[in-house]
Amino acid sequence: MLIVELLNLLSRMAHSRVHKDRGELRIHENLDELGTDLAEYIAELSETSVKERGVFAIAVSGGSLIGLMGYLCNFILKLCEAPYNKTVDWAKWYIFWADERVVAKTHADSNYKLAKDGLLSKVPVVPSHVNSINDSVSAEEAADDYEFHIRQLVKSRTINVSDISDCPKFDLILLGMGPDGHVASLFPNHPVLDEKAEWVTFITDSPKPPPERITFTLPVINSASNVALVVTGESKAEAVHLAIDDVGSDCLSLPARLVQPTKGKLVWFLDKPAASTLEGSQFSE
Ligand SMILES: O=C1O[C@H](COP(=O)(O)O)[C@@H](O)[C@H](O)[C@H]1O
Repeated sequence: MLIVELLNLLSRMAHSRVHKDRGELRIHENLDELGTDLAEYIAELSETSVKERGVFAIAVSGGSLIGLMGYLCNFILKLCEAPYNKTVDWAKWYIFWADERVVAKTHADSNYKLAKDGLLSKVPVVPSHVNSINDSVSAEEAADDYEFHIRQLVKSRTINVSDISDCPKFDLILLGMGPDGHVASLFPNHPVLDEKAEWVTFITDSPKPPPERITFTLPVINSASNVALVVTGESKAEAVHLAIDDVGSDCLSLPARLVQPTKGKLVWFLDKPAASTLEGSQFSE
């Protein structure tokens, strides 16, 4: 094993815990450490998926996951520099959005624009592999179009298919979480949390602007091979506690708590402020 890989493994063992039913928790001292670990995690999944399937189908969300420029620059640099540059075959990446705001792609609120400015314009991803929504139609039509497009890519197995339903099985879905516990554009108490039939749905009443959005539904998120929840900052500590700890039945419908991959793996990437109110008793190192 290369020394760098050994050091990475030792550092991961130092901060990784497994919750009895809420997945693996990786708690980091700072954003730089978190960015390095996330970069390594993505690089490993990309390498495995390209070896097994010839492609890597990754869905990203927006918000601070992409917008934290310090973290993001670190993330990009780490993926582009040694040793990651050996394992990330950008030409095999197919990029999707777990949620998108229905605004023009040039609009500051566009999750596509965030990802393009911060990541996609800096790496050799194939432009035709970047699967963004149609921004010139209504939210409902955009959701329908996007689902249709994803269905074609499932048929050709560019996106894998779940072995227990007909849902797409993304190799990785990267999610952020809002202080209210929302993930993608699935907000607390919203009826779309109960959507079972559609893969991609829409809302026109988002409590966080802009109001019109499309979003992957929970069945799609929970069919992925890997789901990572990347959450930073003290403002999200209470929601992290409610999403992970045993807090009683009131919180069972918190969107982040409903992220429970059926056969896939869930990993939380947290910084110390976000993890500051977590209870410690349900973990093993
Ligand atoms: O509106 C959104 O919010 C969530 C969380 O954003 P954050 O800025 O609080 O990290 C984000 O994951 C989602 O993609 C986005 O549309």
